[in-house]
Formats: sequence, structure tokens, C-alpha cells
Amino acid sequence: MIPASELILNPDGSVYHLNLLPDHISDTILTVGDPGRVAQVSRHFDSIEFEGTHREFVTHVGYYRGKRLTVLSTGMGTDNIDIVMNELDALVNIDFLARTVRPEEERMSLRIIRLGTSGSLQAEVPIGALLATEHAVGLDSLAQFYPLMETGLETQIATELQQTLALPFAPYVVRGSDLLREQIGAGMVMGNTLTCPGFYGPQGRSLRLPLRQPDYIARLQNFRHHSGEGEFRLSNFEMETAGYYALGRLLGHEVLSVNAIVANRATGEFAENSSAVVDAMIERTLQRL
Ligand SMILES: O=P(O)(O)O[C@H]1O[C@H](CO)[C@@H](O)[C@H]1O
Ligand SMILES: O=c1cc[nH]c(=O)[nH]1
Repeated sequence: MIPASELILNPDGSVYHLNLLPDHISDTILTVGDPGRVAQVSRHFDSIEFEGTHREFVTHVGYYRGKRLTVLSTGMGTDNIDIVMNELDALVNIDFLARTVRPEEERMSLRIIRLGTSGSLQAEVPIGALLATEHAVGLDSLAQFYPLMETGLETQIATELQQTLALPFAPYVVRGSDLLREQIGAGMVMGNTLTCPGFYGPQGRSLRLPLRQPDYIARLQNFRHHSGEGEFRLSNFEMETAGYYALGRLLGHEVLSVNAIVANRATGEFAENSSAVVDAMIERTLQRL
């Protein structure tokens, strides 16, 4: 039995942070960082059967063209993704009454699609582009706490990037769901996403604080790894994808990150209408579910 201090349930039986019951979970879940973006997704629904809010976790459940969907906001950062992925998985794969993990044959694999905003690292990935993440590279420490298995290619990329950036810790590299990327990402830019534990310094932004490595962005832009699978380079910055991909692999869920490019760090531009870019991402994704 999982003790009350580890599987924490609220008095109504809902899971601790998300405040959701198993009934609120559809097999396809759309996640967004910004709580305000949940309604930007669900306004396309034909009907909404549930709306809930707790902290930064806003959830709408409804139907889009006959398909039941759950849309959930996560807030920012991979520390929140640890909560979201563990609690979503618990909602489908743990029996809350018995407090036991369901037997393997009863376990469910969710389809989780993140719809986020992101900054491009490369001039040729322009503002307005929609980018589907193939590999995520985590500069945060979340994956260090789990027995994540990385492929030879992922480990090599991580080691070389650690050397390139002279980091005192090893990044982690995880490939997401090819299945979802082929279905949802068709026609989008395919890229490799750097997940950072911050928006400013960890993404090479300097307002009043100088960076420890003044050429940090250039090192990221110029980073290359060549293998039998072709050339690997980093495309864009954000703050959650690597956490999703690592926990998706560990828990057995299909996960895809779709990125609306609202900043270009090579050209120094920010989108004049970032909401329109996000709308395009939402509409394109919904049409392909
Ligand atoms: O727009 P969302 O989904 O929040 O994603 C991006 O925007 C936030 C930073 O502005 C970070 O969460 C980053 O990952
Ligand atoms: O540059 C950007 C834009 C959106 N979100 C990020 O994390 N970085």
C-alpha cells in the first residue's frame, strides 16, 4: 500500500495538487504552461463538462469533434512537470481506494501533448514557426532523481554538451514519441529543444546581471553532434519539455512537445502578436488529433 504521505488525496478523493478525480482524465491530454491558455484551447470544444482550478493547475474537460479531451495548465518549470506527470499517471494507474499500483495488464498509456511557447536559437527557425520536439535536452536536475535509461546517442550528446558548456553537471537527453510527432508534427519544423531551469540566465538572457559565460548562446547555436542518424543541433529554448520526455519514458506514456516560436534569440526579435502564434498551434494540433 502506498502511504498517505506519498499518495496524497484530498477529502473528496482527488489527487493532491491537480485536484482531479480519475474520471477527469481522457486518454489524450493537452497541457499548457499558462493557466489562461486552457480556455484558449477549450473555446474550440463543442461542449465542456468540467472546469476546475487549484493553484496554477486549471483543467477543462470536454469534447472536440466527438473526442473527449482534458486540457490542463502546468505553470512553469520542470519541478511542476514532476507533479503533473506523477499525478496524471497516478490518476490512471493507481487504485486510489486500495492505494496500490494497478497490475501491468490494466495500466494505461496516456497521450500527452504539450502546447507551449518557446524561443528559437537559430535564425532559420523564425517567429511564428511551429516546432515539434524530437529530442529534449534537460539542463535542470529533475531526471537525476529517477533511473532514466538513455540511449548511446542520448548519452553522447549529453556528454559533449556538458563539455561544450563547461557545465559542472551532466545534462540529460531524451527522445519523445515518434508516433505523436509523425501524427501531430507533420509539416511543422522538427527540432531539438533545450529545457532550462530559468528564463533569464539559463536561457542566456542578461538584463542587469552579467552571464558567467558571455558566449553561452553562441556555444549553444554552434553545438553539433554527428552520428548515423545525421546532424544533431539545438533549435529552441523553453522550460518543461525534457521533464515531460523523461517522465513519459519512465512511466510509459506517449509525449510530444509542440512549440509556438515567439522569440528569436539569433535575431533579437519577439513576436508582435504571440497570442496569434499560440492560436495557430492550438488549431493545428486540434485538427490532427
Ligand atoms: O508558454 P509556456 O507553456 O508556459 O512555456 C514557456 O513559457 C514560459 C516562460 O515564459 C515557460 O513555461 C516556457 O517553457
Ligand atoms: O524565449 C522564450 C520564449 C518563451 N518561453 C521561453 O522559455 N523562452
